[in-house]
Amino acid sequence: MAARLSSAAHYEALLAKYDTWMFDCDGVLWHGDRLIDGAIEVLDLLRSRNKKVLFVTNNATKSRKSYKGKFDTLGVEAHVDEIYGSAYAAAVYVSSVMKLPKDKKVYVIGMKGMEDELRDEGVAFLGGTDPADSTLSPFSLDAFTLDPTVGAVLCGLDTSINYTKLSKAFQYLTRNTGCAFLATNEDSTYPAGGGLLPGAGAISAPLRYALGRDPVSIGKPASTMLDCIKAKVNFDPARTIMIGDRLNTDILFGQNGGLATLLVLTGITTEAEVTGPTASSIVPDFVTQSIGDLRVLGK
Ligand SMILES: O=C(O)[C@H](O)[C@H](O)COP(=O)(O)O
Ligand SMILES: [Mg+2]
Repeated sequence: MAARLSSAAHYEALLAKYDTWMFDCDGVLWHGDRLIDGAIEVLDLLRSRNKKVLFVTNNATKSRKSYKGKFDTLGVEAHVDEIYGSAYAAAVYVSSVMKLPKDKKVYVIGMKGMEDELRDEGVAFLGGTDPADSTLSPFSLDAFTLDPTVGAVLCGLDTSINYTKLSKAFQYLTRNTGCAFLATNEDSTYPAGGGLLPGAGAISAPLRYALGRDPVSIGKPASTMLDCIKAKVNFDPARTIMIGDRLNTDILFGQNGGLATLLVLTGITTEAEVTGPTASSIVPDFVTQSIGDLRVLGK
């Protein structure tokens, strides 16, 4: 049963127990470019209490560096080495886990953030934001030339998805022997400013259906992201808490990594998924309405 937090004493006890605070972003800190009320004050308060703050997002549209730009624009203190996104985790996975040979390329369904992270990891790629792929013209197999050096297809949130990109990815995954099918993450939806939008999982779904095969998913809840963080940051999992809005990614990620978990209800998960007859089998350690609730500690 999750412990419901509501008082300053509850939050004070959390600060005493945990030194490292890992924050999901969409639905916890913001909706699109709209900050959650109180998020800045709480992050500042945690830093004033000498807590280690990390940002762990499945959103692959931005690189760590461009996320730093978003934090700066929103007035949130953040440092690049505190930011871990699924684009970064995917680039590290391709280069250091699957060790894609240097003469091989990745076909990307995704945005600039994914391309920037692959480039920073020295991974060759095609597709992505290439204007030749961003077309609504019918896809012609006769006009398509298969690149035999494509050894993996990496699919992430792509707000310019189209039939050409899906068709090219399908060709590589069915005609290039051993071509790996990778997804940055599989979130079905995400909370944007003003409502829900289809997430990365909805972008890779057509390929999953057409291929009859699931991708290797690299973002939360998989351990790859935590492995990337461990490679850069020294922290004690027993004194670390993961704060998230989605049960099957953020909370499961925390549980898989031996972290404590705090669910907030400002994003995807509803009260009905936490309590009552339709409650999920994924049960966080703690629940609070919003990360802004911790402002009481600064009073
Ligand atoms: O890919 C998506 O669906 C979204 O980018 C993802 O859900 C948002 O990531 P979060 O910061 O909530 O992990
Ligand atoms: Mg989220």
